[in-house]
Amino acid sequence: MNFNSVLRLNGEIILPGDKSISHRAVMFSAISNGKNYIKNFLMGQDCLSTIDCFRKMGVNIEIDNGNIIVYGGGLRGLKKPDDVLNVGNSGTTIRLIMGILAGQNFKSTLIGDESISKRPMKRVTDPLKEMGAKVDGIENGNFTPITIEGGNLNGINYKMSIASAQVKSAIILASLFANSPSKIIEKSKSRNHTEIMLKAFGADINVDGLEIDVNPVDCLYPQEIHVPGDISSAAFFIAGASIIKGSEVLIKNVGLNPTRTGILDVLIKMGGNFEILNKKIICGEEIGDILVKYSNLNGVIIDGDLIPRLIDEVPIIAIMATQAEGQTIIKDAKELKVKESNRIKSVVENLKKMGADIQELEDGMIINGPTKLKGANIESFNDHRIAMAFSIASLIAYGNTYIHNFKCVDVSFPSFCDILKRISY
Ligand SMILES: O=C(O)C1=C[C@@H](OP(=O)(O)O)[C@@H](O)[C@H](O)C1
Ligand SMILES: C=C(OP(=O)(O)O)C(=O)O
Repeated sequence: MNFNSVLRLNGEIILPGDKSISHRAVMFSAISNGKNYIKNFLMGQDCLSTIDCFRKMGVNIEIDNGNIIVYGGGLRGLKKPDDVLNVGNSGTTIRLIMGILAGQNFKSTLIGDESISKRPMKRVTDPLKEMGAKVDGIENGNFTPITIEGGNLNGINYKMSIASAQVKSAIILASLFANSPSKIIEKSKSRNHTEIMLKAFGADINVDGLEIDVNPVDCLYPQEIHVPGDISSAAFFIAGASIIKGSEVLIKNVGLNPTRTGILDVLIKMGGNFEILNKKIICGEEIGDILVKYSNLNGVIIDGDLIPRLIDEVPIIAIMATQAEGQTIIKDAKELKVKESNRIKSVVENLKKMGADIQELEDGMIINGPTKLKGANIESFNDHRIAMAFSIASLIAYGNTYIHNFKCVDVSFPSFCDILKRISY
């Protein structure tokens, strides 16, 4: 798809539902005892993959105009699927579903697309094996196809070696089915939607700093869930408005859970111009409107505990950094190498093509700014975040930018282009 520079971004937008929360809403509803309503569900490919997997296990799910009804059959009410479960491009689906499958009395097989087949799963399959699940897969359960047979699980005392909400969530889910309590100790605080939502479903979970205690339960109670707008999708417009002169964008009803707002902390440090309006709490999650305006940015250091709070936003933050005065250093972000693409390489290669001053690090990148970007032939690497980040870069570049396989944005944000067009002048 072709992109060209714009004069400014201006207007008010409402974003589709948060991807992490949408996945969890379907999964927890599917193992609850009764009828669940999910409002503002994200109709992206990834979340539709989650729906498809649960339908294959006999769960009745009705889709009606962005709202979903899930008829849960109880913790152990899933049926052995006739076919393999295909998670498509979704890391969240495969990793979280393994936690649930570890508690079921049947054998099932998980596959995904080419990108999923390269993403490491041992981080989840190892602790699940320790709890008693039988897992098979390429390289000792590290890569798909993965076969999992659940059953009698023991509780686990698990100290995590990486900051990952997907790993944490899979262990929490398996712990619901265990015959003794579990304790999980995080390395660094990652997104906590699982803890918040499962508590609302009636799970016995206690969080104390980095420690999470989970007691097994007999059932989860059905819920009505309102999914907030996705801050990871908002990030593209936050960045766009911050770097395109004369811009002003109001983004309504965005999820502002503090485990997800690292990009806002970065923007404050960069000297960005934004304010949060209409703050409230819905279904245990903070939400609000974000009003962003153009401003002169400066370079910053982004590392340590901040990284898990903005992990999916690094590509778009790198684009902002090319327009900031001085040096931006992003480090401690090795996890970026095992996302939909190697996001360190994808960002560095593409930004070099656009003329940015950028250096690749083993665990991040260094960017010197500001530079005037030039249009280029961009490879999305079939990675939605790379495609969207570079479409924003193209809005400030001179000349035409072509982004290969832009369609991949459908996994998290199918209406991205429509919204972008509507606020572009
Ligand atoms: O739990 C989640 O919903 C997610 C956790 C993160 O992955 P990790 O847990 O691998 O860091 C993030 O990158 C992904 O987009 C969604
Ligand atoms: C990494 C991502 O998703 P997942 O791990 O679910 O594929 C993402 O959305 O940026």
